[in-house]
Amino acid sequence: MSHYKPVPVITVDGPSGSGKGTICRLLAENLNWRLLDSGALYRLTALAASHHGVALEDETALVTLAAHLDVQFVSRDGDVQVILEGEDVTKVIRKENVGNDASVVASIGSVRAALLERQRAFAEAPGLIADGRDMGTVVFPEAGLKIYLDASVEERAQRRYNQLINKGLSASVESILVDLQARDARDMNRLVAPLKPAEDAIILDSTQMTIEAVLDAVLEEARHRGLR
Ligand SMILES: Nc1ncnc2c1ncn2[C@@H]1O[C@H](COP(=O)(O)OP(=O)(O)OP(=O)(O)O)[C@@H](O)[C@H]1O
Ligand SMILES: Nc1ccn([C@H]2C[C@H](O)[C@@H](COP(=O)(O)O)O2)c(=O)n1
Repeated sequence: MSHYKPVPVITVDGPSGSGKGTICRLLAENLNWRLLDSGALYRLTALAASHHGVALEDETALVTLAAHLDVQFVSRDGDVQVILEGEDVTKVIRKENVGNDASVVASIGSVRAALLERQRAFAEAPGLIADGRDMGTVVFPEAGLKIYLDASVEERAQRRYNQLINKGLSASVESILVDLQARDARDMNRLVAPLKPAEDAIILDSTQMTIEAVLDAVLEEARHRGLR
């Protein structure tokens, strides 16, 4: 008799600024599971392209970079330090321009294919929280719980604005709104792995929900499904 027990996976997909990263970090901490920030892999590919002078139109070179990313994710005091080719890029990869470039890179199917196995390798005991755009539709279609975390674009722009201001960075809600709408359009309308809820996903509109309310809702559903 097989004693194989698949690693439990909870996927959280959704548009920029909906709160995926925040909720996924809290879920991973609460469940003591592993965390996959798949967006970071696209951001790192875009940053590596910039470091190596590779144009975002150069598909072949981008695929090579993605397939051979020299990256470490180091857990430190509850945070994750991101090391690219020996350099700490934890803050750099969160810049809006890197996010926009990542969205361009992410629209290339061969780049997505080059990152697929690396993402799936994160699924290790005791479990995985997977944050992204196609976690429930492409990377982990067998996940035990799929969440599609949404919020109005106005609310997401305000959240991103507050986030940047709290980091001491200058920002304008209007320009953030335009950027978010452009990234949403790219992510939702691309031919490969478009951003959309998986058919079996639970859609959470967090526009009027606190972080705690979203976290409680996901944990309750995970409990209901025997995932914890
Ligand atoms: N339900 C919520 N209510 C209010 N603020 C929230 C909520 N969820 C997240 N936030 C805040 O919104 C900001 C953006 O959240 P976060 O970075 O987790 O979004 P994201 O979906 O991961 O974005 P991206 O995909 O662009 O990385 C953060 O400052 C976070 O603290
Ligand atoms: N699974 C994923 C994760 C991310 N992307 C793209 C789309 C985003 O615009 C960009 C950065 O992601 P973020 O760090 O903001 O979550 O990367 C994707 O296509 N698929």
